[in-house]
Amino acid sequence: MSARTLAIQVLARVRATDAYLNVVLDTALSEAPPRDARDTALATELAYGTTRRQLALDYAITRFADRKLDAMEDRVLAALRIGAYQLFYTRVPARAAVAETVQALKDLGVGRAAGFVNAILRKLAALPGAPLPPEDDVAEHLSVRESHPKWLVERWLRQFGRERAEAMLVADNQTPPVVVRTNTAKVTREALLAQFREVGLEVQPTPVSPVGIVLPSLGRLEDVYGYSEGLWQVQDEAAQLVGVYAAIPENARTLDVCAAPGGKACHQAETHEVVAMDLHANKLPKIVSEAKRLGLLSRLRAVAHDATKPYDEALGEFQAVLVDAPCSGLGTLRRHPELRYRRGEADLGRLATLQRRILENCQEVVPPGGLLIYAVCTLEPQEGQDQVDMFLRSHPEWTAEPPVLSGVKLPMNQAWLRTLPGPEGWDGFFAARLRKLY
Ligand SMILES: C[S@@+](CC[C@H](N)C(=O)[O-])C[C@H]1O[C@@H](n2cnc3c(N)ncnc32)[C@H](O)[C@@H]1O
Repeated sequence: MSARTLAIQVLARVRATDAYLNVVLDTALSEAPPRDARDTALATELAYGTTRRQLALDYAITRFADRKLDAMEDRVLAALRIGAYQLFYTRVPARAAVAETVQALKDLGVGRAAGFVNAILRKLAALPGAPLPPEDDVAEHLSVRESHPKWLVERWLRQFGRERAEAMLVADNQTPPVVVRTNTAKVTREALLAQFREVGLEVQPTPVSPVGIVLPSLGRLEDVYGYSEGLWQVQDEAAQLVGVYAAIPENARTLDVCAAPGGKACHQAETHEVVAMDLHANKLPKIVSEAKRLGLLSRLRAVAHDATKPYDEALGEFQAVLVDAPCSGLGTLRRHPELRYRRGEADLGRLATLQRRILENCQEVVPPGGLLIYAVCTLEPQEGQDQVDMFLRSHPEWTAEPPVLSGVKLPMNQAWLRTLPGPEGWDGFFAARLRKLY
């Protein structure tokens, strides 16, 4: 199967099923792996790039299409977007971009739309670049130029000012680096860096996380040095910082109540006994297989549980609870580009209510003197800082207690850990470390 055929199928399936792009793409690549690694790379670039630029592409396509995009068949719209993406955002020669995209549509048995797609792509190819709305409406202009919904652009402009908001929008359209966390239960970061370099990989230590390593872009991660031996786990630097900021004391039994797919639970299990829970039982095998690969299974147990419901006392006492709450994910848009088109402002309120219920329920589990770490991968105050402020106002027995760490300078906003997408190159996270006083 050609890269374009595969990318069209993936985007059509994502649109039809509302599934995650990374999941659909990984499944498609493993079910029908292209013979040439370059096709895998091109299909990946087309699927991610087209999704990242979708709003700008639709703005251009709408100019020439005689029917509404919503009414188009999934594969036809996917082909139009993929074709337009190549024309505006890649170095693929225009003639090849048009001809090969139309051919891919024919190969998929949708030849009847070939003339329509060909005509629009040829008109787009004649433009000097992707069309944009005028700059006098800043939010509208940035919304199309950086392909984020206008409500989100307006929110970020209000919250962060133009310079930072623009940097965040631009960062969301970059391909993120592959970052891994050293499994310190097996190896130090220095030793792992040296081992990577010995096998010829150009790796760099992450600037802030003391356990992170940036890998060069590679093929299948399973084939990379140290994967089978469990020497590292894929985890963005900002997500690693949540574990560092948590600074859970040695020997504290830890409960991770929203644990799947298990990044933070495994991080803690390097040094603590962890019970890793998730609402969805079907997500537990992934946590367990990662813990097994990393050699951490003796310290980690996975259990299905709804974090809004009381906990079984038979689980024993926990001195620390990690609440990596379900959230809008708006800090991870470069990794999950489709989320920006699915989320609406109303979701923030709905998610904030769920997060509040989870927090209320989980604080009960913590004994006096214990810790609760609340984290979300979003920049929205409603889900982060406001949530925690409200919690502390209604719970005088809890207080904020940022960690005292030597040798690590965490990105903090008052007592809270906060990372923003931008030139620093990390995902957006908010985390609060709270201590129960009595
Ligand atoms: C942000 S993700 C957690 C990421 C994970 N901590 C990690 O580092 O890999 C949030 C998780 O919460 C789970 N979840 C959603 N609602 C839940 C609930 N009511 N109770 C427990 N888990 C829930 C989701 O299935 C999802 O896996």
